[in-house]
Amino acid sequence: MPSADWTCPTAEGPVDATVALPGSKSLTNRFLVLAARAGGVSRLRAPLRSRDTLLMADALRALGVSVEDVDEGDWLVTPGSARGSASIDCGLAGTVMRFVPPLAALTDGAVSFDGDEHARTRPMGPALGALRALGVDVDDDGRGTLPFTVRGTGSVRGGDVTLDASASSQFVSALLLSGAHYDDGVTIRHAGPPVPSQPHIEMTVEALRDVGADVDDGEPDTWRVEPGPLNPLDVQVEPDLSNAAPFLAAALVTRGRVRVPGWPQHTTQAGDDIRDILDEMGADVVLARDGLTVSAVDGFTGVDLDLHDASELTPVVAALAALADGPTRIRGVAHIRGHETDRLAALARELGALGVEVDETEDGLHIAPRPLSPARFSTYGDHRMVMAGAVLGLAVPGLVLEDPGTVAKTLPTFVDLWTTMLGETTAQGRTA
Ligand SMILES: O=C(O)C1=C[C@@H](OP(=O)(O)O)[C@@H](O)[C@H](O)C1
Ligand SMILES: C=C(OP(=O)(O)O)C(=O)O
Repeated sequence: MPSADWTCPTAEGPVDATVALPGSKSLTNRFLVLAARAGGVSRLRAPLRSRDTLLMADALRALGVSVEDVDEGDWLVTPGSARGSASIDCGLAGTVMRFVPPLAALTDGAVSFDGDEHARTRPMGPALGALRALGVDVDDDGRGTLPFTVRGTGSVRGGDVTLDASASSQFVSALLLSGAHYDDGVTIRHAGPPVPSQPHIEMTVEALRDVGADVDDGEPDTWRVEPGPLNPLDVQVEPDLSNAAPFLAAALVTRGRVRVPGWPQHTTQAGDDIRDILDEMGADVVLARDGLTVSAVDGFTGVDLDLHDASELTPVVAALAALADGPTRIRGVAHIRGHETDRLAALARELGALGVEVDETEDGLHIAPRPLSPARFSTYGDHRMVMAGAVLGLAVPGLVLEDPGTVAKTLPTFVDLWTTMLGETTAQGRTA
């Protein structure tokens, strides 16, 4: 059921806030999958608890893995393997619908997958084709989408597979995450237009190496995982840097300053690119030992950006661009039409309704800022559309956002964090 409309708050003045973000979705869900078949009990410290990660934990439980809540919000993961049939709800989570089938193929039984109505339109075909090529029996209705059933026999042959991962890097990450448990390991070759979101594949490779897997990614568009056991994990989950983006954007829109503690010095999170993007727009961006601080200097400019690697930043960057001092071009993100919604169409429609001049191109958006007037902002079940709408709402009094609760996909506490941040304005900016 959709949540009640939210009239987005405007800022009373320049924000001067510290915002502590919960853990990364992408890291949490990779660690869960790796822990599911590791050689002992794993501990995930400060994992993200959101719809996507709770669905992942439930998916693993359905496969016989124990995911236990322990003190301080950690998760203890004890490997296990169920026999017989199971059904998995993927919600709208790309990580669940892509990462779990290669793992489910190792169980002895039929595992059926389905999800939200819109999840049934997200691309899965190359992932299902690859599983079949590696010796897995998969039933679907031929459309290459959810729903489908993976009929596991307790082992997977594995070996070489060629697929087109231009629709999602998750097709590659998914096979890598389970490939060490296949008899022959797995060698994946990509054939097609460039793979998007490459840092997410690097994140997978790094996470695998950290648990002792032998991974070769030395050749472009080819990845190999040798068969072998994985060590249990004891990991601290980094804050989610893509979820930090709307808060950092608020520093620019309100001409203020936002700090995010715990920003990693080294990371494979694609969301780290927000630092360069905001710097290019004219912000003062300082990464120190204790975190990241973004301060507005004097307005902010439009930019020309290829977001192919960090495509999940597109909605928030587009919202910021609509409030900039000049036009912005975003390109390289054709594949985000297959994200939670067709994000290019959704952004063009919603920004346009507020008065922004937007051209939707085949692989991006051209955004020309114009005086804005309030409208109802639709969110299409997409957490990042909620974040984009909130950024616009800072500068458009009366913007009413539909279904803010959908943000729970990755950040259930978004509205609280947002209103708390807006309460922390500089004394100079306060009107009360
Ligand atoms: O592997 C991951 O955790 C993700 C990979 C990316 O997917 P695409 O390659 O489909 O863009 C990214 O956009 C998504 O938010 C998370
Ligand atoms: C594309 C995203 O999610 P998913 O993992 O569902 O693909 C996202 O979080 O922006």
